[in-house]
This record gives sequence, C-alpha cells and structure tokens, in this order.
Amino acid sequence: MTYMPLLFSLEGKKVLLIGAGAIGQRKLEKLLNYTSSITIMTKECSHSMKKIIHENKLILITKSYEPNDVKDYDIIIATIDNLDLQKSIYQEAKKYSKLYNCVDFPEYCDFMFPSIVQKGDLQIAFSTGGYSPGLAKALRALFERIIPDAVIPFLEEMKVLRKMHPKGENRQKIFHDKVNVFVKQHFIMPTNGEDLNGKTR
Ligand SMILES: C[C@@]1(CC(=O)O)C2=NC(=C\c3[nH]c(c(CCC(=O)O)c3CC(=O)O)Cc3[nH]c(c(CC(=O)O)c3CCC(=O)O)/C=C3\N/C(=C\2)[C@@H](CCC(=O)O)[C@]3(C)CC(=O)O)/[C@H]1CCC(=O)O
Ligand SMILES: NC(=O)c1ccc[n+]([C@@H]2O[C@H](COP(=O)([O-])OP(=O)(O)OC[C@H]3O[C@@H](n4cnc5c(N)ncnc54)[C@H](O)[C@@H]3O)[C@@H](O)[C@H]2O)c1
Repeated sequence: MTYMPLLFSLEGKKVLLIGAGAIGQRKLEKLLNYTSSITIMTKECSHSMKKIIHENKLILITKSYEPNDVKDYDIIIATIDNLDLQKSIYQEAKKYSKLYNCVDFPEYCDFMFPSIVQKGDLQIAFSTGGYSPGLAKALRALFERIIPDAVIPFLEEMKVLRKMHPKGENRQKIFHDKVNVFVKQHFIMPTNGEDLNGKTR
C-alpha cells in the first residue's frame, strides 16, 4: 500500500493516545504542535509525561485499554508495547470507522507519522513508507540545515501580500518574481539554463 501525503486539519477532532512510554511521549509532543484535544489512556504514566499533560490541560485516563474504548474518539494512536493489542485495537478502529495509527505495524495504520521540518509556515514531511524511519529522521536533520531561516520572514511577507493583492494575473506575476528572487538568493540553482519552472531562460 502507498500512503498519500495530505495536510490534514485536526481542528474539531478528538485524539486518543494509548500508551505513555518513550514513544507515546514523542508522538504526544508532535501532536501538540497541531491540537490539544488529546486524551491519554495508559496503564502507567511517567513524571515527564504527567507534566506535559498538566501543562497542556490534556485528559489523562490511567487504566488498561478495554474493548470499545475507541468509540468516543476520531483518531486513535496506539503506542503500547503490546503487539497483539496494537493489532486488535486496529480491528476495533475499523469497526467504528476511526482513523488509526500504531507504532509497530505500518500495515495496521491508516496514517503514519512522518519526520517534519518546520520553519514558520513551511513544513516538509519525510516518509519512507515505514521502511526506514531512521532515514526519514536523517533527511529531516539535513533539511533543517539546508532550508534557511529567511523562509520564516519571507512567508510572513507573502501572507500579507496575498491579502493585499486581488487574485489575477498581475498578482501571479508579482508572486512568481518574488519566489524566484528568494530561491536564487538562498539556494544553489541548476546551471542548465532553466528557470524554476523548467523553462529555458
Ligand atoms: C519519522 C518518525 C516520526 C515520529 O515518530 O514522530 C517515525 N519514526 C521515527 C524514528 C525512528 N523510529 C524507529 C527508529 C530506529 C531506526 C529504524 O528502525 O529505522 C527511529 C530513528 C531513531 O529513533 O533514531 C523504529 C521504528 N519505527 C517504526 C517501527 C516499527 C517497525 O518497523 O516494525 C520501528 C522499529 C521498532 C523496533 O522494533 O525497534 C514505525 C514507524 N515509525 C514511523 C515514524 C512511521 C514510519 C515513518 C516512515 O518511515 O514513513 C511508523 C511506521 C509508524 C509511526 O510511528 O507512525 C520518527 C523520526 C522523528 C524525527 O524526525 O526525529
Ligand atoms: N514507531 C516508532 O517510531 C517506534 C520507534 C521505536 C519503538 N517503537 C515501538 O513502540 C512501542 C512502545 O515503545 P516504548 O519504548 O514507548 O514502550 P514503553 O514500555 O516505554 O511504553 C509502553 C506504554 O504503554 C502502556 N501500556 C502497556 N499496555 C497497556 C494497556 N493494555 N493499556 C494501556 N496502556 C498500556 C504502558 O503503561 C506504557 O506507558 C514498542 O512496541 C516499540 O517496538 C516504535
């Protein structure tokens, strides 16, 4: 199966994170960049996890997962260290038409966590389809260095300009020129005489 990268809004969605170990904490820290509508259900919870839950006013349910616990949530993420349970929660998620991720079986996931470069409003997500998360992480670290911080004010400026200029050909030309100048200033360009759209200059 191949996974389609989409930008997905978590607004109004209720997330259930099952398990609160090292991997659960990593997933929670990532989710918190996008939503705080998160319930954590876990047998045991570390001090560091409790601190994050308290600081972000999240809901903690300290108990073992039981059948049908998924039904009141939209998105379920299982980070438990019990592989059979990861698979059986998948069956329940399907029964209730919920979106499911578990951390040990890409084939039991409706979606997976990519490795994300975040600079202001720019996001770049790396995925290897689950075949080498380590490579996704290494590429993320590399691109965090390659993408200049100047992209942050550039996108701030573009946000303002998008609102100022009415849609149409004139706006497209202004934006196209600005992007070309920005890219030429900050990246090494191809030397085959083509511009950013593959057209010969
Ligand atoms: C990208 C990242 C996002 C995040 O977690 O936020 C992420 N894993 C990261 C790191 C990482 N994970 C692992 C290592 C050790 C090296 C290695 O195995 O490569 C490292 C590297 C490290 O820790 O240094 C081990 C591992 N991971 C999975 C398994 C199960 C298996 O393969 O059986 C095992 C074996 C467990 C074991 O048995 O030991 C499965 C998944 N991990 C995914 C995401 C999804 C696929 C993403 C994709 O490639 O498309 C998927 C399918 C499910 C999911 O988690 O959604 C995050 C980097 C964050 C960053 O940027 O820093
Ligand atoms: N996807 C990834 O990126 C990745 C990376 C490394 C490891 N893993 C996998 O992640 C899994 C979890 O690893 P970890 O280091 O966080 O484990 P851990 O033992 O530190 O944490 C497991 C958590 O699940 C909770 N738990 C266990 N059974 C439960 C149940 N029945 N109901 C509710 N909570 C329960 C425990 O209380 C604990 O909080 C492992 O199976 C490992 O193979 C995934």
